[in-house]
Amino acid sequence: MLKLEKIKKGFDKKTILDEISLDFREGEIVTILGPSGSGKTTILNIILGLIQADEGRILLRGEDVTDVPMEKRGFNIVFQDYGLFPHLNAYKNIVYGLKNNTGLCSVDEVNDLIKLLELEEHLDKRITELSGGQKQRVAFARTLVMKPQVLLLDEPLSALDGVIKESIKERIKQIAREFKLTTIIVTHDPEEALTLADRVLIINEGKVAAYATPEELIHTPQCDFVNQFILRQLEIKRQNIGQLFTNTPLLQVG
Ligand SMILES: Nc1ncnc2c1ncn2[C@@H]1O[C@H](COP(=O)(O)OP(=O)(O)OP(=O)(O)O)[C@@H](O)[C@H]1O
Repeated sequence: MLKLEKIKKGFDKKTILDEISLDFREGEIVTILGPSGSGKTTILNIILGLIQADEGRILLRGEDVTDVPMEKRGFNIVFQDYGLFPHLNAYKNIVYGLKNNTGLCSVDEVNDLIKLLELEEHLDKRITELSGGQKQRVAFARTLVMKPQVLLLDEPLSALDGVIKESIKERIKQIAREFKLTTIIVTHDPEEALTLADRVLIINEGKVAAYATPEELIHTPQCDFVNQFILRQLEIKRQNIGQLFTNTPLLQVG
């Protein structure tokens, strides 16, 4: 449903994205993984329309949206710091975008989203009174009431820990499924990328190093970089955790 064709982008004479071509299917979750500075956020910003590509085209359901301004593209992003308004309570943050778009989302639909994200008891709270996970869910709700055609998430889990992270991951999957919402997520964590995505996009040195399902990446790593960057990191993690279990059993069963 969304296509990037030969997208090129450079900053200060340095090429960041070098003729990248990609397709995103309706309702799928794609995670973008790559070393720091490889251009992950730049891809999101180009799709969003926040920055222009130097060359190439963006097609949405066959229509060229390369020159369509950000607010008319119908995409929406949840930034790393959530971008919530601290002077408004959670509910007012959620419905903020509807002020100038009355009728876009009915009261019932807003309430359903609030329920789905389990925010009922936090609606009157100020943003400063919310935990990281609650802020994240408010940011999701605020974005989803705008009924985006594509949902863009920049490191949505980086400020969250353990159990909350898992629960937000499940919600992202649920939302993508229920709303058939194409969701593109930037992350630097291979485990997160592989467990969230239908397909994982790996960017390195301005090029697509791999674009495949998590299973394909693990069972048939497509290049040396994927081996080194992802599989090695995961193997080290597995070994570290395995060692912990051998030395000190964490759970006493029976
Ligand atoms: N507006 C800008 N002006 C100049 N250089 C920029 C600009 N935005 C990004 N860059 C540069 O482009 C490169 C890619 O940045 P980008 O933020 O897309 O990387 P990233 O893969 O998301 O990195 P990280 O994982 O560290 O967040 C970096 O070298 C960055 O310094």
